[in-house]
Amino acid sequence: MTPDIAPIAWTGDSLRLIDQTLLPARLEYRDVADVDDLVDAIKRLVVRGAPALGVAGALGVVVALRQADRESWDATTRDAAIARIREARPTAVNLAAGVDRVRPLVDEGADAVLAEALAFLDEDVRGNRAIGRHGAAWLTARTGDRPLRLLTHCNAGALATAGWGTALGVVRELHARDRVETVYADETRPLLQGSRLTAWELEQMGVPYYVQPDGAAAGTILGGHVDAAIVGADRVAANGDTANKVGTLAVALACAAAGIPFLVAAPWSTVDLATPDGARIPIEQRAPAEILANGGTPVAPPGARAHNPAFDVTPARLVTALITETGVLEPARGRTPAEEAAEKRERGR
Ligand SMILES: CSC[C@@H](O)[C@@H](O)C(=O)COP(=O)(O)O
Repeated sequence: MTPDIAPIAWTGDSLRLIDQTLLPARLEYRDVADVDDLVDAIKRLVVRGAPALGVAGALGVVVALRQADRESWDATTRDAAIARIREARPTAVNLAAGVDRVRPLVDEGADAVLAEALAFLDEDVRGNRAIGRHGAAWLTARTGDRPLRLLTHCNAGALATAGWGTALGVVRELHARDRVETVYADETRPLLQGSRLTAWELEQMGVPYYVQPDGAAAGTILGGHVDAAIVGADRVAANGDTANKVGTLAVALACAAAGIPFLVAAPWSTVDLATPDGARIPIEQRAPAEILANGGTPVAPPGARAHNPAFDVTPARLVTALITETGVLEPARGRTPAEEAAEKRERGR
């Protein structure tokens, strides 16, 4: 299946990424054929968003195997390179899961790994489309036919996945059904994934939107301007606690106070059944310069210390619905991913 915005592709020789650091000013692609380059691209958010990181991890193993061939690496050097890709960012479980999915094929060679990585990419796009349909149906069943006012935080669109998007995939599906009045896109400090990327995608889709400062979200929600918030996730723990871009927790708290749904849209590749709860999710701390300076100009006194977590954890009790490619769970009502997965195993038996 060919996605319309393809943030990640394989050219035949290298990994081709949309350079998300340049958007919205420029849509440029960057070809990555070397592990150092890939790790740098992941750390600098050239490629970002949990599902996109998963596919980049899987295709990154192909990059490592080809470089190992070119540079005659031994197995130890090759495995260390693969581990560096896997650990380039800690919070989105998809990155490690993408690497782990193809790792058993490493000894069969780069072509076998490539075939599996491309299957993973295709599954992600299909899964996102299913998430869009499930999310739209869930919301429609609760809100009737009127066009909705939605709020989102960070970017969980096509750019953050292999294509189509998770939270924005639901928005796309609703828009196709004429069911979106407007989207409030939180700008998402400090790296502005909301204003730079989500607004760019909404513009491409023709969805009416406002960019608002993160600090406006609670007032917009409690002021009665929003029917539901919908966000993506970097990791969903077994009990339904959900890590997503810092500021998501405040949105969820405001939704609870206003009595409106707070939805998380994420594929099962983002669910980490090995992590029992949110307290065990590793939260990435990023460089102080991201918040102490703006475009290189200091915005805090010299010597200011920075607390710059890239993510926060929303407790399951605040997650009204978790929209996955196989259906909708309601963690706030006690339905956890662990229970759902156990039942699926039981049914498959
Ligand atoms: C479908 S993407 C879901 C999340 O990965 C997204 O909301 C997010 O928090 C991304 O953070 P980022 O630091 O831009 O990688």
